[in-house]
Amino acid sequence: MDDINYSLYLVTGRDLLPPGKDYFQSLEESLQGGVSVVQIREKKADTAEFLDIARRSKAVCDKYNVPILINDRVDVAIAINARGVHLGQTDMSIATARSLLPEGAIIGVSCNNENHVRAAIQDGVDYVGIGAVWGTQTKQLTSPVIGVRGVGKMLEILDGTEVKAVAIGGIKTTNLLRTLHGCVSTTDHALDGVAVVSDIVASKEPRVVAEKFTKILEAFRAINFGLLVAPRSVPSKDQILASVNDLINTVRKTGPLVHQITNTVVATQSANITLALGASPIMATEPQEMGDLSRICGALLVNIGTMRSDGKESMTLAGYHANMNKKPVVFDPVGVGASAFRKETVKDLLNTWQASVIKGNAGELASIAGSTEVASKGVDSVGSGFSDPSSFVRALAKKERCVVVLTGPVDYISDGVWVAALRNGHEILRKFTGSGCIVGSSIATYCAAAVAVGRDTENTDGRLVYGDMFIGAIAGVLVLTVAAEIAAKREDVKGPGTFLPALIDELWVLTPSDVLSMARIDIC
Ligand SMILES: Nc1ncnc2c1ncn2[C@@H]1O[C@H](COP(=O)(O)OP(=O)(O)OP(=O)(O)O)[C@@H](O)[C@H]1O
Ligand SMILES: Cc1ncsc1CCO
Repeated sequence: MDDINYSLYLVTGRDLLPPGKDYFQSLEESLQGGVSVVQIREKKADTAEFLDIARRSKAVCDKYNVPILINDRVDVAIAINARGVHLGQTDMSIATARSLLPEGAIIGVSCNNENHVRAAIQDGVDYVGIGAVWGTQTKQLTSPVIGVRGVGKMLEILDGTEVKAVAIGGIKTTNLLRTLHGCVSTTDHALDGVAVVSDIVASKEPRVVAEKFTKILEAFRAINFGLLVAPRSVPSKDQILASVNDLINTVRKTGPLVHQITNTVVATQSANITLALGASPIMATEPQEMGDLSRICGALLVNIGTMRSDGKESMTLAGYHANMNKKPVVFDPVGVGASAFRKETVKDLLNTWQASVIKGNAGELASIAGSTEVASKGVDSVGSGFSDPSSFVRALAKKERCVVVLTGPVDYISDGVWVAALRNGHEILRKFTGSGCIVGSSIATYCAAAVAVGRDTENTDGRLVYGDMFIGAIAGVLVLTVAAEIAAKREDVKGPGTFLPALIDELWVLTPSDVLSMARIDIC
């Protein structure tokens, strides 16, 4: 019977201990902090030393009733009566290990790709160690980093089996919540635990670090473990509009600071749009100030429209701090399909931090989803869009574990369960540059307001962001497209040149009742 609690799986590493810290003392403290299973990993020790370390480690673990697994060496596991072994892809075969080990022994295997997981199931393993999730210095990487976003597909393969899963590779208290949130399949299969090495072993206070891990793991499980959003019954149009009304008033009342890292084409108009909504923009890009800004801003917008490789650090840091501070991250992957550089950058960014909202036109979102149904020309989408935009946007939201906004003649917004189709807007929005980018600024503004509303009402310890990002995104699109309709009808608007200032003015005077009375919204 596999009764192991895989939640906090410690992999030992004596060479990582801080100067002066005794290995057994460190192990005991980590157990006191909540480590629930220990793997003894000794890559350099000879057999006698390995046996001695393993035997004495087991005595410590026995005190806390925590099972011990041995890396690679089946003979050592048998000799010390360990609970089982952990094998790499190039170690002894599972079948041979099974034949040597006593009945009921646990066997786990490292998996770097989906085929490894399928083979592990066939071989009858008890658990898989999926990694590397993050880059790591503790192990010479023999295969590429999978990234948080690659784990879900591997977990889905485990559906319907008893095989448990832990993620491994660079997991720290600082990225744990992001790891747990991101490592869930579209079938809601979540991790059974996380394997940690250096963050605990290299610490002078392993008990304190292990306690932090334990607390975050418990908080994540206490909310909707594995689920993307808190379950809600079908949201009515009236409920949504009432919440949009609240967000518009909250922005006017609180004037949230919206940090925007955006492209050089639209920076000024984005800042002016943000001001017209009643919020404050700050368009900062220096990596050093990302932490400070994250603490004081209401939301972050990351738009890659004109990004250069030297801009990646600030985008990476800004999103990281936003996750740490539970602030919304609105991501606009402008022109992502246009070049390999953009594709790689977007992949890296989305593997580092969790976006709260991803907004794009059909071509951009097709590229992120790996779909060939819609093509792009530079920053523009080509053709008539997806044959079933609702299903597309719902599936992408589920996969990316965030709200997704698909812009176009009709805007589709999904939280992975529900889809709102918004039919406001005007064709003239296609006739000047950066209309999609200002939609991003507007969404970030109302997501900031959603934080202010959600903070008072939600238990958020296990979440990456406060507030209802679905409503924030709907408000952002609605306000902008309703104001665009009003501006486009003005007599002084002769074309795109006169439209943009008119739009800014109409946003400035727009009332919640204008939005509510003109909103054309369907929920499916
Ligand atoms: N034909 C249309 N009718 C009404 N509204 C439209 C139409 N096309 C686009 N819009 C509106 O324009 C806004 C921007 O959407 P669009 O898909 O054009 O963005 P985009 O391609 O990313 O723009 P850009 O690259 O210029 O920033 C959306 O809010 C959408 O509602
Ligand atoms: C035209 C253009 N090029 C890079 S960003 C941008 C603004 C619209 O997305």
